[in-house]
Amino acid sequence: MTDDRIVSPDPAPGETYDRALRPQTLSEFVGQEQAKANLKVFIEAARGRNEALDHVLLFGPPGLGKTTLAQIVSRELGVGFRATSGPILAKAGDLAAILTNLEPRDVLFIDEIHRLAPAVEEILYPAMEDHVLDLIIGEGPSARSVRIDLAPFTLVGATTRAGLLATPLRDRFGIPLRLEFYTPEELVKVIMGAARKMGAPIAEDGAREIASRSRGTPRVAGRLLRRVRDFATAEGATSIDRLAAARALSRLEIDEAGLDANDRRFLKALIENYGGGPVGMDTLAAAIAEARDAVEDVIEPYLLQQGFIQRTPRGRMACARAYAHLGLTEPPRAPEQGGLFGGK
Ligand SMILES: Nc1ncnc2c1ncn2[C@@H]1O[C@H](COP(=O)(O)OP(=O)(O)OP(=O)(O)O)[C@@H](O)[C@H]1O
Ligand SMILES: [Mg+2]
Repeated sequence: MTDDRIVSPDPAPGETYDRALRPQTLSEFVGQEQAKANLKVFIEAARGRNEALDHVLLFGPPGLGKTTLAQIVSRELGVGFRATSGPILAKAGDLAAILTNLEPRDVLFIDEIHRLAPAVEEILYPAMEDHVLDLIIGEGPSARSVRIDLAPFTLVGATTRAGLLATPLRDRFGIPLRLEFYTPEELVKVIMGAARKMGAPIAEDGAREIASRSRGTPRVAGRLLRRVRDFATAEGATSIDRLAAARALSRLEIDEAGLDANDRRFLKALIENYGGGPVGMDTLAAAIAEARDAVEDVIEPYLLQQGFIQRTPRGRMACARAYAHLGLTEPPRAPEQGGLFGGK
């Protein structure tokens, strides 16, 4: 399953070190320069006016730091932090209970906000817009509606799928921020910082080796660092250098591009079963026996960003880099395909 992968950007159950390695301040948070620069301005303005910060929507692939950034926002604002998630909030009353307990200017973090139940989403709209709660009490003819005033608060929503948010919800976020994959240089900083916190001696070239195989994702980088350290300890190495890192990573079957067995399975299916595409995502996901959601959230974004595959109106297609990476020859494309979609 996708979640068991060592390069899965999703946290494994009980992966508590995530918390220990979390940067605490905006300046400690590596990368995402544009998002940070914007947040800094808005946070200072809100603080200066003693107002709640406008609602923030963080979106991007898993493991890039959405939860971390949400916590940093509350800390920089000097306000309380409450966290919940879309699937946990089953009934409108669940959200109402949280909202009525917020202190003025608190941050309420809702993870996986694209998975809110419609009834919950409905009470969120007036809460976000006018800081009021409209509740229906009772049923049938005796039902009546009550309106409760709420403290002004900041909603920080996180999602891997901004496209799945209803437009009225998306429109209520004054500060939408897209998180991007990290560059290898940024990941080196993340890894050096995490190694320092873990008390693991590491050489810069060791960090660089891990960074280049972390699929642009700090959570993956942190996890690989742990595993590499285990191998280095077992080998009796005093510090993690490039060779120790490379040896450990190849034993974990992560290749130089940071792809693991599942990524390669995906590319192979695309090329060998479907002639390189175009083929629909449902078909592809079924071919490798994975849930479509998992493939779209976890496998696809990095392959797209790295130019292994492309999305076309007719489905996913393998790019030249995918053939080269698997040591396969790219068949000549029919002119009509190459022409229409610029098939690289
Ligand atoms: N910019 C960063 N600098 C240093 N460490 C980071 C950074 N971003 C994330 N991390 C680390 O990566 C791990 C994952 O971050 P986080 O849990 O915030 O990701 P996320 O985007 O919320 O993921 P998900 O979508 O799965 O909820 C954490 O251990 C965190 O410490
Ligand atoms: Mg998270």
